[in-house]
Amino acid sequence: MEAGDIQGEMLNKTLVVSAPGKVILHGEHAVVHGKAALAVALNLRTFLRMSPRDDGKIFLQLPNIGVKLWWDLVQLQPLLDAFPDRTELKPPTPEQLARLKEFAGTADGPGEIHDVATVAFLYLYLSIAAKSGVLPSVELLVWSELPTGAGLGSSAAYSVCLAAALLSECSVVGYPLGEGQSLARWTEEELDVINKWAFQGEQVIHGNPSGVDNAVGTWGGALRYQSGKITPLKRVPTLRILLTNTKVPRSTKALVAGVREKLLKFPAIMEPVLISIDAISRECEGVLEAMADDSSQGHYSVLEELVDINQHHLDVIGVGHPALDRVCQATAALGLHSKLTGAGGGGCAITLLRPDTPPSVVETAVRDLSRCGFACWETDIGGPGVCAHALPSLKADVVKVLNGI
Ligand SMILES: Nc1ncnc2c1ncn2[C@@H]1O[C@H](COP(=O)(O)OP(=O)(O)OP(=O)(O)O)[C@@H](O)[C@H]1O
Ligand SMILES: C[C@@](O)(CCO)CC(=O)[O-]
Ligand SMILES: [Mg+2]
Repeated sequence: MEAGDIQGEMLNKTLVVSAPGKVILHGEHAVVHGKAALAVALNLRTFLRMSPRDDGKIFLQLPNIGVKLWWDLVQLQPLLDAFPDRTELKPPTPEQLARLKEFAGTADGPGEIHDVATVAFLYLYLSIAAKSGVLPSVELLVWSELPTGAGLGSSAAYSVCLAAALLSECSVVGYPLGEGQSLARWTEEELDVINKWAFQGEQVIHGNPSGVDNAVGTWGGALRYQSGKITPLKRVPTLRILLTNTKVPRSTKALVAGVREKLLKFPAIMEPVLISIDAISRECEGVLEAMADDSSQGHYSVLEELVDINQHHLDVIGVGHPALDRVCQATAALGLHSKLTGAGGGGCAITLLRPDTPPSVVETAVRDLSRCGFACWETDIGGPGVCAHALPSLKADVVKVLNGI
């Protein structure tokens, strides 16, 4: 395909999309090895604005990580050789990734975070171009309320936004926002397509993702995820969760690889731990369902015990961190129960609150954790998945960033 040789149809208007981050209640890491995980969408989102250009250039701005890049379409066009249009989506090959990394010139750039985000964008842009026959000249800005690389699914929210916008621009899926609407969602079939492409972005960023994070980013709400099967949890009670960001940097890719190594080294020791984590997810799902009909306090004691047991398991598989231990200790001193969430190794922890946990206890927990240098806040969960927006309908601070101000 030549840069000017447009075969498919372009949408050719400004698109604004958003996708939520997530909290994994139970099942992180085990889910990579075919076990079940329970995850819920967060009220913190990633936003993307994409506008057409008429100068044959592509601009990419990622203000959270300080990326500002542009390319000419004629520079990108030769890379399409590495992206044959396949009807079936296949994982990125090492050759494709090496070629994109070399092209992006990120080898001597400012580091892994920038490299990975740029290569994930180029990978999705080029594979969707190869599929649709459209190589659009556009400018994109992606900005997130989520901390980057902290266990709250920032990579998946980034991939879901890119997939939804690029697939819409190249008319692989429709763009759902009609005239006069402030918010719209894609059809179930289109969400399925967006989710599959977002998984490709996650494969570039994570190496070997399970797909749970992009599933939550796409579908929102609360779900059980196992081996690609997504089951919405329809009767989840309103859970109160305190989130703590230890601010210890870590990489999901490295942590997932570390667990795999341990599993290969000690299969007879590690496999039972993963089986136990799977049982915790199932037990938790049963308790959450029972709570929909009966809100007695006894259910909370079980949920708290499950949190404690899983935190120990996650330590055993090697994804704990002294900062996460401090969160568990500081909250335990107040009678609260915490575990890491996401890939661990630093990043975020969740603390389960009861409906009647007094505000004074929450305030003390926030104060104690802040004194450790952590960021800590009570959060809402279960928000919507990927959405299309009219820009003026978004919060003023988001509009400002998306307008590049
Ligand atoms: N807003 C963003 N802008 C640009 N790149 C982003 C953004 N959010 C995430 N990324 C990319 O995703 C990478 C972080 O992904 P990683 O999977 O390690 O963390 P996470 O997704 O936040 O946590 P987890 O996978 O445990 O939920 C960053 O290094 C960056 O390349
Ligand atoms: C650690 C992990 O289980 C969750 C990261 O949010 C990785 C994955 O499922 O892809
Ligand atoms: Mg991630």
